[in-house]
Amino acid sequence: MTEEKLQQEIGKEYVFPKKDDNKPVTEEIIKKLPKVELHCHLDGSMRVETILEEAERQKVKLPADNPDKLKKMVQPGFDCKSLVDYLKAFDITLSVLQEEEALYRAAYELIEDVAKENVKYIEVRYSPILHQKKGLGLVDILEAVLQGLKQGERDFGVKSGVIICGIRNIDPKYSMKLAELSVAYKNKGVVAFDLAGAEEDYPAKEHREAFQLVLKNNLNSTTHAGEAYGPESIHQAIHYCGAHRIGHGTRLFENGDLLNYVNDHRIPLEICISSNIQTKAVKRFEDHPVRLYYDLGLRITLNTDNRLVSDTTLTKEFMIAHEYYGFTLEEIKDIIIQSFKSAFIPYREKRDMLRKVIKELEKF
Ligand SMILES: O=c1[nH]cnc2c1ncn2[C@@H]1O[C@H](CO)[C@@H](O)[C@H]1O
Ligand SMILES: [Zn+2]
Repeated sequence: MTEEKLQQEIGKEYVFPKKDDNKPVTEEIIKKLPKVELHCHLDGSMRVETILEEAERQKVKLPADNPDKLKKMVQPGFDCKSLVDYLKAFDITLSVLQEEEALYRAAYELIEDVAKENVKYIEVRYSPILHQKKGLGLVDILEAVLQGLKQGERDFGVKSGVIICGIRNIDPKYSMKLAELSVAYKNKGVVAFDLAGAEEDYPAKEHREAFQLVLKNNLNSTTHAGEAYGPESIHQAIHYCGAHRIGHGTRLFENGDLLNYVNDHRIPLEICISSNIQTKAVKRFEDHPVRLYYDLGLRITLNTDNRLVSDTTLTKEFMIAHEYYGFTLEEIKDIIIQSFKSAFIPYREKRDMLRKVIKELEKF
């Protein structure tokens, strides 16, 4: 494709010509494709060995002292009953993420891990208020992660941005503090503000002041919604909080009118299939709406949510998309492009990155 043609395509929905839809899709191929990840929690994506080593170094007592046992405790798996049940795993990871050194290390190693599956750009999210148990300040907690990510970029060539999470089930005044921190770090490593945590009983609109601050300062936002609660939650995220993207959106299909709005406004959905089965946002893989969303033309992205807690990688998530929902290689490439388009990267920079990615994808 000529440069000129390429440029014309960027900014529009880019659909690859369906040249050969029967091309094989293997783990090896998926791993090699250039990819982007937009929904990945730092505190849910540590290496199990690192948790053990950090616990030893920091003299933190863990409920298990070997990798296999610990893995069972931080990976609720498919027997997990609910989002609240799933979130219990974070008590363990957070117990060793209360020092700058550990935060730096977790961020650095995450970049090393994603580089191995050719992720070119990742948005890493976490909530700095959950890392203050030993008295660290919010700025130190953020700086440690930013430094780890930067060193990761220097060593492994993966670009990244931080998304700061407010927590639904924590007093909204803390969301406000985190929103202020996000604004202070706009263009300095923070690319957006999010709302995570227990969804049922904790409506997003309680946190709307924080979102208003973010919006008025021209910063991006996303919100976990439609995961452990119905479309009303997505409605609040968009119309009360002004979310530019939706984390999960699994239950969006329950309201066709809202679904059309999301589609018409090209609001990206950060889909995390394995996590959704584990938290029981959907009961079985077969019931996941990802294929429906794609066929309806919604802008979808595929993500891990939590590499450790959900025991997954981006490669695995794409393989699931292929095996359960029949996504072909061309469709997978299309999702990768949609994901790049949905990234919180300044437009011109994103356009240049996208051009390179499209060229690389065309080789497969
Ligand atoms: O899928 C999810 N839904 C809602 N909240 C989540 C999910 N995964 C992780 N967290 C929450 O986000 C916090 C900051 O990273 C984590 O500590 C966890 O409580
Ligand atoms: Zn999440």
